[in-house]
Amino acid sequence: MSTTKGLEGVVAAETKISSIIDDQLTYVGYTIDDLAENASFEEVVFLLWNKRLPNKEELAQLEKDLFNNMAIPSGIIDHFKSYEIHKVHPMGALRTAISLLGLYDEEADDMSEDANKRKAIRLQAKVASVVTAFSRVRDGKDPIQPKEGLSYAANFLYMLKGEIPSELEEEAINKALVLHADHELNASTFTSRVCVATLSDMYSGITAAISALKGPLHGGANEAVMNMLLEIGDTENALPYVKEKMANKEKIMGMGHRVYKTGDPRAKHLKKMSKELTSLHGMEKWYEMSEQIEEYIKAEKGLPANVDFYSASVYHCLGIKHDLYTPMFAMSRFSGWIAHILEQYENNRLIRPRAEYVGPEQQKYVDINER
Ligand SMILES: CC(=O)SCCNC(=O)CCNC(=O)[C@H](O)C(C)(C)COP(=O)(O)OP(=O)(O)OC[C@H]1O[C@@H](n2cnc3c(N)ncnc32)[C@H](O)[C@@H]1OP(=O)(O)O
Ligand SMILES: O=C([O-])CC(=O)C(=O)O
Repeated sequence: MSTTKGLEGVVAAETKISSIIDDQLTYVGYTIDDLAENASFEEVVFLLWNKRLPNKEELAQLEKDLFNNMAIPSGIIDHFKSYEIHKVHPMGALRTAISLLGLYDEEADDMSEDANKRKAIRLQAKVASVVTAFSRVRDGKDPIQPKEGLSYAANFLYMLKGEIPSELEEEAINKALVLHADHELNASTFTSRVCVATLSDMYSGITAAISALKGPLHGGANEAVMNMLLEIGDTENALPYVKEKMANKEKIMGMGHRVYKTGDPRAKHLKKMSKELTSLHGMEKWYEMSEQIEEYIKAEKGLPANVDFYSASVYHCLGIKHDLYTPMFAMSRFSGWIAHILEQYENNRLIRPRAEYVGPEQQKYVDINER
């Protein structure tokens, strides 16, 4: 038996949802550039779940279904109030809230195709309410109900802040949602597929995926990038900081990728947005620092900035609390996880690889009194 550390380069599934070929990302054959410039998040959700773009009626129906399913049980809010909310990470809270939500869903264990489609809508709709309700309860405020007629992106900001966002704010969130929606067999998506390949239910698959996304080598990197920028503080400190980290063999968050070698095609869209928003808000230093770090790491190590790198300064300009960055990633990635879960169910086989045993052999049991 031979092993590939971290399964690098191993092709573990077939998918019709997204692909990364020669550092180009496509969703169902549409380039991420095309979608980021033109599509609403709702269109992308439809695309990932149905493998085609919706017509006007289909899109309107999906928007309506999402809006109608955004309300969350009061038990979720009571649960947020039942522990020391300031001491927990929102990703931990999201993981538990989604698992809890499954207990309120009478169809949670109904594995029929129709029930799974209904749960898909419910999960995608409710995640925005769960993330925003958590944030508001933590701030000592009441959760806000979604507003009819607003897009998913706008409703997220509305439920978070209680104000209808500007066009630019809505566009920034919509673009971020489109860019984060799916990414082939990344760690959290793989986790969700492994989970549901046992024929476990969709809530379990999504809860498992949230758990995998939480780590700083994956989705947790966006928050870590902002923490790094805050630690650096000013543009002139950026290069000395990064050089010291590199000398100590520490990783620079938001840089590097398992698959992309020349560049993450999503990063340029977030970089452009970061430049625009930081300049609009007089926060240029966050962009300047980021660019200096990106250029240095690219030149020194040949590593590209990934999707998490510039999203940090974008969300900072929108006044979003730093520990909500990864839940926002999850909110978008729900669409991809759900698409992969449905695809796994369609043609399922248990995922069960092998491990090469490298431990001691031929051991003899020794009585506990003699150890
Ligand atoms: C949405 C996403 O999940 S995107 C990824 C988000 N994660 C991050 O931004 C965290 C920082 N980046 C990393 O840790 C890595 O680049 C990963 C986890 C994304 C990919 O890692 P892998 O493909 O396993 O690469 P691995 O960790 O083995 O690193 C290979 C080499 O590049 C170096 N390297 C990789 N990433 C970085 C980094 N961010 N900063 C400095 N060096 C790095 C490693 O130190 C290693 O160097 P060496 O060969 O001299 O020892
Ligand atoms: O694909 C990966 O390994 C990580 C990533 O960029 C993502 O999930 O968006």
